[in-house]
Amino acid sequence: MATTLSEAYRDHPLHLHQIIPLDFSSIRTLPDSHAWPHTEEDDDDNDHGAGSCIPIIDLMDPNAMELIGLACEKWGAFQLKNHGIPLTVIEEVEIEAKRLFALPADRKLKALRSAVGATGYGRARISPFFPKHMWHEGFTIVGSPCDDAKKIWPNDHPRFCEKMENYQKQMKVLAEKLTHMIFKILGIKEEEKKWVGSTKHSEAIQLNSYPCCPEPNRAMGLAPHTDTSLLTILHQSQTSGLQILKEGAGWVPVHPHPNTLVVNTGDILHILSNSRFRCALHRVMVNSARQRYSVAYFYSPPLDYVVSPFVLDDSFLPRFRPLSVKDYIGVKAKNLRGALSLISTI
Ligand SMILES: O=C(O)CCC(=O)C(=O)O
Ligand SMILES: [Fe+2]
Repeated sequence: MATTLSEAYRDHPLHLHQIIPLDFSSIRTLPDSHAWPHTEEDDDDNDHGAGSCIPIIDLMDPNAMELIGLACEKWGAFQLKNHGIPLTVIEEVEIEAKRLFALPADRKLKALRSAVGATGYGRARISPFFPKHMWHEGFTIVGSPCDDAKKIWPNDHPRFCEKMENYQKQMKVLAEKLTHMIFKILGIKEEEKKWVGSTKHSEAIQLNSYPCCPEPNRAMGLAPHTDTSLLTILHQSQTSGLQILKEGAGWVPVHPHPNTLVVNTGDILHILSNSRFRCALHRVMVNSARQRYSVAYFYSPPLDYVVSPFVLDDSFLPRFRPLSVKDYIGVKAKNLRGALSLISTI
């Protein structure tokens, strides 16, 4: 039985060609492998979405909990200010991400994620589900970042490790605070949330880089997906690109605001809330002028935790069958977009 995220991924190997990113620094024209078909739907969606935006919520607002509940129901996402994470902690992690992605390809490839691995440098995990490649490179941290960082910087890794570990610690505290608020909104009993605040949760950090692209309108930074997590806390560098799909409004841009983090609900919270909270389908567009960076922190229950909609009263009808976090990761590893339907009871 897998007890760590790394062990969960070990059961779902990828081919190496599905892992190695393009050497973007040497490319001047968009290769056919990275050219995505343009659909009219995209144009329509973008026109509609431009007028709306996800709510910005102040964590110090006395009504923050209620506002978070409404945002999760309507959007599955919100931007959070006064979140308590010192600006320097975020800035330092962005500096380290930039330092990493600026390295020559052969240095980054020293920490290439293995076919059965969860951590290291590589393409997005969702890549195998799409016929075209994404204009993206990533670095995944599960547990300590030091083993991978040492491969890249044999003598100069402590700074990277320290900043990432500090970020992870601070994000955990924020994620716990948000989870307590969200579980309160859902009316969840004490015994169901014992794991929150313990060391038993699952977590991962994903550093993302979207290099400048010669033909951004034909490329895709990160293809549409929902996160598998309970919730995700995202820092984006001051460059737009993230979009969230909103029914009736199309792809809505999530523009960066200073000192603000994006929070989105993942599949696990969607299941626990019996579909009351949306899980936001999101994607990332690229541009020709500025490289974009983001840092995602994924927070989930322990891998052996059985995910099942919280029963609220006798007439409650669960919309999903129970399964462990580890098993849900397995279902999703085979069916990116169909995982929720596969465990649906209706
Ligand atoms: O780069 C972004 O803004 C989003 C990243 C993301 O969706 C992910 O890492 O799952
Ligand atoms: Fe995501």
